[in-house]
Amino acid sequence: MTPALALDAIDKSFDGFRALDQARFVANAGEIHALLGENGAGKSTLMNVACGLYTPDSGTMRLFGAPTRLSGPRDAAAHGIGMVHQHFKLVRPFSILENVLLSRPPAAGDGAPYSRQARSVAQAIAAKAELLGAKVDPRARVDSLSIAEQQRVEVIKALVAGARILILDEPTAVLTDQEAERLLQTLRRLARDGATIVLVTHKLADVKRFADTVTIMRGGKTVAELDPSQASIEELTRLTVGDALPALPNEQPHFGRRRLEALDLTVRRADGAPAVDRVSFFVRAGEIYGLAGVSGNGQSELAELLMGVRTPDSGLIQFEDSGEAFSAPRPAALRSDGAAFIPADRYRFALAGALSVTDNFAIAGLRRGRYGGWAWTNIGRMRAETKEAIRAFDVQGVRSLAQKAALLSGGNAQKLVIAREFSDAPGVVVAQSPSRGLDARATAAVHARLKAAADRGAAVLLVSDDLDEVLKLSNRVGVMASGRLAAEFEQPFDRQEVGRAMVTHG
Ligand SMILES: Nc1ncnc2c1ncn2[C@@H]1O[C@H](COP(=O)(O)OP(=O)(O)OP(=O)(O)O)[C@@H](O)[C@H]1O
Repeated sequence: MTPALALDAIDKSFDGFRALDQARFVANAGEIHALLGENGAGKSTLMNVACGLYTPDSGTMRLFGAPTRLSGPRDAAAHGIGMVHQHFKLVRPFSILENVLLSRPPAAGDGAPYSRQARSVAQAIAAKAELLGAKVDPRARVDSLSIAEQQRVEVIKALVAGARILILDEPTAVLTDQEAERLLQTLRRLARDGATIVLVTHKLADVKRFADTVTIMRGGKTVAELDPSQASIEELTRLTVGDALPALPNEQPHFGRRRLEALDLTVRRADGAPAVDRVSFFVRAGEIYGLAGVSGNGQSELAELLMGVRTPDSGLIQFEDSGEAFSAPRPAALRSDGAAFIPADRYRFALAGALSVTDNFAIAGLRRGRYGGWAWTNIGRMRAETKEAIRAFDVQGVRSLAQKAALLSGGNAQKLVIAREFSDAPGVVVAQSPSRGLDARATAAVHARLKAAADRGAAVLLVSDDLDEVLKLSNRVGVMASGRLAAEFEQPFDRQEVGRAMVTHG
């Protein structure tokens, strides 16, 4: 069979750094093809070549047997290649319809009046949404949508543009079990209808269940291509990140005083409906409190309130160390009270992409005067501590400390945020989907850090779309549904029962 997509001997370097080294990737029509590899292995770079974002330095690309050189993403779309990136390419203040209209390759009927084009595209959106088992209002603004809903818009956008080869970069990382299951089943259906689905992922269970073939990359090279049904999860892990993952500390938890408390918090969406509806809970010293829920039920807004990037309409947030309750906490004030924040959207809230790795790491310490004051800054110390943190947290792909943070791979950018946030033994940690986009080794390391922080006496709030992560780490679990704290659970958790609370109260 002629492969739908064949990339061969692809090289790509950035400023002398070889991100792809003779990489190879071959996917057939009608299959789900997973692409695995540790953080920084080159997966996104290779797929960026496939979707026309990067021009390879050398190597060949064939589409359905025909040698192809793509001039850019529009050209890729015209060739039937669609990509859903980790970081969505949506214009946030625009509606879904406007985003789809903007991204469409030129089509017959483009000379028609705008209203007629808009109507036909709105119909196409509805049809593709139905295919994905969802209802979508084409006039909804993207910035009113949850991350999962935005991802759906990206998939719809690619399908409306006529994608026959659909590349998804870690699509299930932001979804709950049920949503992920539905997406993967849908992708399987699309594959059965003849599409080629490329799934870049760190979720080995998804690879085992849904992929027909898996390609594994390491250090810019393709190191294996196999049938995942012929390999165990352990073998796939070993091929991807090697042996011996960091273990979770096994200390018995000791709970102390309440260090973080939410009191009757409410925040409204633009349309006036409450996104967070009178939510109260507390987290004690030494405790990991997990917040689970189907995405779009207020967890993101709640996490943003606690991180001070959103202001509540009513209610208070109490950080025990400060002794005062904030009605509108400012991130800087919370930080000076020893809070650490790991937001889900690291590029929006946690990193300044245009600044260097050192600046991004040292900014928290700079504010606290750790590196001196305005008159004199101990740059040597900043650099030395950044270097040490990069080593300790295994942030890979840093060629120089002056390198821009935006150039790190997704997983390594997250490791840099975590290194910074844990650099000062925080008393309160608010972490939202902290292992999103991390490979198995880095995920195990982050879990160990969160547990160690709690063992040290920190109050840890873990907001996560990944129910397994919540159940594995938490001492107590709250379930958010329709903006309310619908249920709370104590250990030992019953996964089914928690899962039921997530859907029945919604
Ligand atoms: N535009 C760029 N400029 C400089 N370096 C880059 C650029 N894009 C990627 N890199 C580097 O290339 C390497 C591979 O990155 P890539 O994003 O492809 O990895 P990945 O396998 O997708 O990782 P992750 O699982 O963390 O998303 C990394 O070291 C990254 O820093």
